[in-house]
Amino acid sequence: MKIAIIGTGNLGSSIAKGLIKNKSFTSLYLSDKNTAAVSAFSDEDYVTITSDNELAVKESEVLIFALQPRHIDKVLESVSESITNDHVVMSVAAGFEISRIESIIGDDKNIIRVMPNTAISIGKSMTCLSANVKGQEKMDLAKKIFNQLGATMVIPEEQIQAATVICASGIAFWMRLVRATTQGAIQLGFEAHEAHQLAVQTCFGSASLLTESGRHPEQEIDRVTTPSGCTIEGLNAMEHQGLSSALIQGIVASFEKINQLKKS
Ligand SMILES: NC(=O)C1=CN([C@@H]2O[C@H](COP(=O)(O)OP(=O)(O)OC[C@H]3O[C@@H](n4cnc5c(N)ncnc54)[C@H](O)[C@@H]3O)[C@@H](O)[C@H]2O)C=CC1
Ligand SMILES: O=C(O)[C@@H]1CCC=N1
Repeated sequence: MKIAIIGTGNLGSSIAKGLIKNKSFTSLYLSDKNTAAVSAFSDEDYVTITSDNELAVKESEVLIFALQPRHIDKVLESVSESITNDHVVMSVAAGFEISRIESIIGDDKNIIRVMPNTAISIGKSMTCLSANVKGQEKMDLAKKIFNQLGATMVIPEEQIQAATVICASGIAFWMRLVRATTQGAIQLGFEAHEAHQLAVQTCFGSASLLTESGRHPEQEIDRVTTPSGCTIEGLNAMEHQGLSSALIQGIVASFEKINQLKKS
C-alpha cells in the first residue's frame, strides 16, 4: 500500500510513527511545509520526506490529510487536479465535513473521515471512521490500516464530532485525571516519580480490567468498595465535589465548541 501523509505535525507524525513501527506500507510519503517533526524518519526504508504535496499525492494511493481545519481547504485545492478516482482520500481535520471535501475534489472520489487519537503512535488508538457514498467501498481498506494502529469503529458522519471529543480530546481528559491522581499521591508522601508510576499503572490496570473482563465499571467499583471503607469514602467525597458532573459538563462543552468550529 502506497500511503502519503500530508501535514506531519502532532497527529500526522503520530500516524507516521505507528505505520513505520508496523512497516505496513510499500511506500510512505511524509509531506509538510516544515518537515522537522518527521526528520527522524528520513533513514527509514521506503519513507520519503518532502515539502512537495503534489509529488506525495501522485506517488501514493492512500492520502491522509492531517492538516488544521484552517489550512486543509487550500491544500486540497492545490492538489485537487492530481487526485483521481483510484485514490482513497482520508482527512483527520476536526469539524471539516465530507461535503466540504467533496465540494473541493468532487463527490466521485473515495473520501473517508478518520478520527484517531495520538495513541496511534504506539498502536493503541481508538479510531472512528466515516465515508461518503463512494468511499464505502474502501472502508475495509481503511479498517485494515487503522486496526493495526489500535481499534476502529465505523460510525455515521453525524457522530464524528462526538467521537472527536470522546476519543481525540479524550486523551487530554484522561491525562488530566492521571496528573490529578499524581498530585494527590505526592500530597500523601510519595516522590513525584513514584506517584507517577503508581497513578499510571493503576490507570492501565483499570482499563485492562474492563477490556479483559468485559464488565461494567460499576461492577469493578463494587469489588473494591469495602462497606464503611476508605474507597467509598473517597468516591463519595469526589462525587459531592461533582466529579462525574464535571466530566460530563466538560465533554458537553467540548462538543459545543467543536460544533462551532464546524460552522466557521
Ligand atoms: N492532535 C490530536 O490529537 C488530533 C488532531 N486532529 C486533527 O488533526 C489535524 C492536525 O492536527 P495537529 O497534528 O495537532 O496539527 P499541527 O499543527 O501539529 O500539524 C499540522 C501540520 O500541517 C502542516 N501544514 C500547514 N500547511 C501546510 C501546507 N500547505 N502543506 C503541507 N503541510 C502544511 C504544518 O506545518 C503542521 O506540521 C487537525 O485538523 C485536528 O483537528 C484530530 C484528532 C486528534
Ligand atoms: O483540540 C482540538 O480541537 C483537536 C481536535 C481533537 C483533538 N485536537
